Amino acid sequence: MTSARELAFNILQQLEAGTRHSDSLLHELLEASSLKGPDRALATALTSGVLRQRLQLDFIIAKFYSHDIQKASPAVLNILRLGVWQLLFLDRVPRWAAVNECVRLARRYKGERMSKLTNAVLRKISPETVHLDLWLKDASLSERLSVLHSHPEPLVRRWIGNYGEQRTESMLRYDNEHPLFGIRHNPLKGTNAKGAEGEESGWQESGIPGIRLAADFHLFEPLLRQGLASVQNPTQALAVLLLDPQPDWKVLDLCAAPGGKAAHAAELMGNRGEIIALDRYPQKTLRIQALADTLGISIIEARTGDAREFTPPFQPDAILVDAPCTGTGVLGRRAELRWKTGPEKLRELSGLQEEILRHAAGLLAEGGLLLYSTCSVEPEENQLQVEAFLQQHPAFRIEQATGKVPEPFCLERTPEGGILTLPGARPGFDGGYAVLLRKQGG
Ligand SMILES: C[S@@+](CC[C@H](N)C(=O)[O-])C[C@H]1O[C@@H](n2cnc3c(N)ncnc32)[C@H](O)[C@@H]1O
Repeated sequence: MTSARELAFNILQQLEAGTRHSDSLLHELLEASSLKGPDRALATALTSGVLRQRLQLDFIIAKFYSHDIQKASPAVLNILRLGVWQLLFLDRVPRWAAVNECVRLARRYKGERMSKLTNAVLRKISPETVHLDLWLKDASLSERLSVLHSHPEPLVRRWIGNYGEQRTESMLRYDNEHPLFGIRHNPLKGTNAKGAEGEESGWQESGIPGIRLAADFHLFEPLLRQGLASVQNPTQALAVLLLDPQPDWKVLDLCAAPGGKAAHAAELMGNRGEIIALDRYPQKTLRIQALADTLGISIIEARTGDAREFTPPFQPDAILVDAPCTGTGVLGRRAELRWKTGPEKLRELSGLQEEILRHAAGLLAEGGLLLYSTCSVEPEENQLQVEAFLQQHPAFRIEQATGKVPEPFCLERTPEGGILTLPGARPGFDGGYAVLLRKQGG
């Protein structure tokens, strides 16, 4: 029988190929295992803990590993990361259990020599022998924050440059906290947003009508199954509120899966009108339709296609471009994403965003609205993208948020007129950006 640690190890190993997401892999392997409650929770905590803290764990391991850590095999490194994470971040596991299980894993997957080496390294590591402050005393600010909060140093440096030291540190902290979940009440199926388990069980208001926050995802499950609510971070909801979609509109959502914003728009439209929800990937399109069906929404038609060339069968009143992006506003929720961002990815995605925006601009008639949003905090994907768009498309003007978005959030407007939310600026709010543009005559 596979233990929680072995399951986490298998996930970490499979992720090395870079083709899978940890969430879906974890779900798949947990479903196929016979692990029960606490062991499932341990496997989940181990996987996301190691994925998040990887950089700090490697920094610590390198101090105790007698060979070059760069040359260690991924299997050995992942076993050591699992061990060190338990020794330093998990109170409830006895030290001997963490070490012995990792030694056993090393023996099983890499042989006797590696199990001895794993034992030797792990026995030396404890909160008393790890001196991060001392080891980092000569490091630059970005290097120090990078190790302390386990984010890539170039990203930390970029954030310090864009947002200053204090805000950067709070964004880094937020990414390593247990994220709160947003739940959006579905007005099409009832009038009240109360949790199935009652008001006292850990809900809090988000500041956005109809959206609440909770630390425990399981509280949501009965509501989600019945379509009484759906998961949506309040930052994502802000974008849809900014659009303020009206009953009987024809809406085109060009990057729609898994369907959160399209469904929110349909709810605000009272399930009257038409929404084409497009995504490039057929399996993702299926998820949009499934969400719409669960929520009792009949005006969403999910389609598969490329946002750079799709033409809808109607003249849209509004187009949503919730663009594919680096996701640097949601690094706390998507554990391994922080290791996949970089200048090349940013360039590639900014180019794709520009192409999608250009195509969307051509599909709109005079008076039509274009909502552009991302879950990134990089200016190249947000403000700078919009400034460049406005230069190339002089018919477009920024629409003001006043009256559509709750007043406190209007204060977060950027100079060009978008709304930028930084991760953790408010409890439970991910990072993201939204701007509403209207096509005018001429
Ligand atoms: C940020 S997600 C959209 C989230 C969605 N709007 C929601 O609120 O649930 C971006 C989506 O764009 C899709 N995508 C990426 N490139 C695309 C393209 N060229 N055409 C259409 N969709 C694309 C991705 O598959 C992904 O589902």
